[in-house]
Amino acid sequence: MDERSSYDGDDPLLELDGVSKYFDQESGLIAGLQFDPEAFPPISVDRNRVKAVDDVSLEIRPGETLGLVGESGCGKSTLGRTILRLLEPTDGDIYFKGENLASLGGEELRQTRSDMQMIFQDPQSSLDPRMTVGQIITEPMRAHDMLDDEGRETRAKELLEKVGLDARHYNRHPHAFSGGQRQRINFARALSVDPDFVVCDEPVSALDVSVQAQVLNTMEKLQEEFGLTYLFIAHDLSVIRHISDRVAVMYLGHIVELADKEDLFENPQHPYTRALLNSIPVPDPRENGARGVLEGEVPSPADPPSGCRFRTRCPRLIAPDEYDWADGEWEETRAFVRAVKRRTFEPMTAAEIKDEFFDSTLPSGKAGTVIEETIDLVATDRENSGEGDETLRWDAAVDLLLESFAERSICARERPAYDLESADRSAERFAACHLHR
Ligand SMILES: Nc1ncnc2c1ncn2[C@@H]1O[C@H](COP(=O)(O)OP(=O)(O)OP(=O)(O)O)[C@@H](O)[C@H]1O
Repeated sequence: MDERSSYDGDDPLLELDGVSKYFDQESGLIAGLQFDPEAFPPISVDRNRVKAVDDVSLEIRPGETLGLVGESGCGKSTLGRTILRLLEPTDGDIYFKGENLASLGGEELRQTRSDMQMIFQDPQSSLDPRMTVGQIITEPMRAHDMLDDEGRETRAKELLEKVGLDARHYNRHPHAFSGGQRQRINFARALSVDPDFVVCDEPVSALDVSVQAQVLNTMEKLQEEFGLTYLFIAHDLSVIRHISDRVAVMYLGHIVELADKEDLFENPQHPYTRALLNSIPVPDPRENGARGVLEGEVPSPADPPSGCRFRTRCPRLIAPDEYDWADGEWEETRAFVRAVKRRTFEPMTAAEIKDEFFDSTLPSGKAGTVIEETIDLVATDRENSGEGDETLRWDAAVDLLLESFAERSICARERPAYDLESADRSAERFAACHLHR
């Protein structure tokens, strides 16, 4: 049976079990054509599957706000939409009040749809300018056959007051309102059908900072009054910190850390979470907020790294076991690999490179041999230094370093998932990082 035990208010309101959402994308015409003489037909179009959400399991408890944070494109909105079944999951199960959503049909599905609502980022485009505020708020009630005309109007006016507007606004059009007020109208509309669960997708990011806190405070008040549970999606950590009880951190389709808010902000356990926290406040938007902590581009979700998704940017990549490392040698090697990969140093002789990265003494054994070979590819005083294309030599150096070190780390070989102890022992904590193995 798909149905779990009948819902008890102490159980999780929502459970995700291995939920994935992949998007099929046809790649460029010629490049995407695959030839395989064994297959029929022998020519096929290669479909890139964008793994926007990949094997996510988590619980959302009744009455809580679970913050979902991560850089743009990491899959937050896709996860929110998949939970509400605005998108069909590629894999996995979603249980709402103990019921598998996939097993619901007809009337049950209709009822559940009204129990789960969504607020979007842009309060401008989500409100039809031709409709009055009253029509906007009563429309979902009408769609769900709630109340009669008079009852709907009364409820809509009450809701306007609850969200911090005025019942007299009922006959106005949305253009007469500010961004913050429009988001309040959206709230009134979402609450009109008496939901238990609301996915809030960047609800305040389009608003002035001065208005954000007011709208967040109203959302908290409404949560209390209506017993709401929120999944609150945002990239802004100060907003997440304001509103969340627990926080899930997402990176390239995976949840990499989940903890109580205080635990997460005071004592982050995943290098990605640390990097995100170190990147606030953003001093200069042109620096991308990274301050050298979050180096490099996010890899493509169509071809994500094996093992830990963050490993290609991780400053704490774990030493591969197969080499013998003396104290400090792996740290030096890791810094050297990063510098070659990003080509961050000026042209130097082999001796200068050794001095700069290894204090003139390379690690002993196999690791030292690989590093020696790499240095010979990129140093200015290599034998036959005039020979060979420079770019190809650097590429060869990067390949050699990655295949000898990074790809052999446990971080590349196994997907990490560890339950940790929380400061408050009754709480659960999760970190997808092999540093906790
Ligand atoms: N309909 C779609 N078709 C193909 N790819 C998609 C689709 N929707 C999202 N994606 C891709 O899935 C990945 C996750 O996108 P998503 O919008 O969920 O991320 P996000 O974390 O919410 O980012 P943002 O805050 O920028 O919206 C991205 O690589 C995106 O390009």
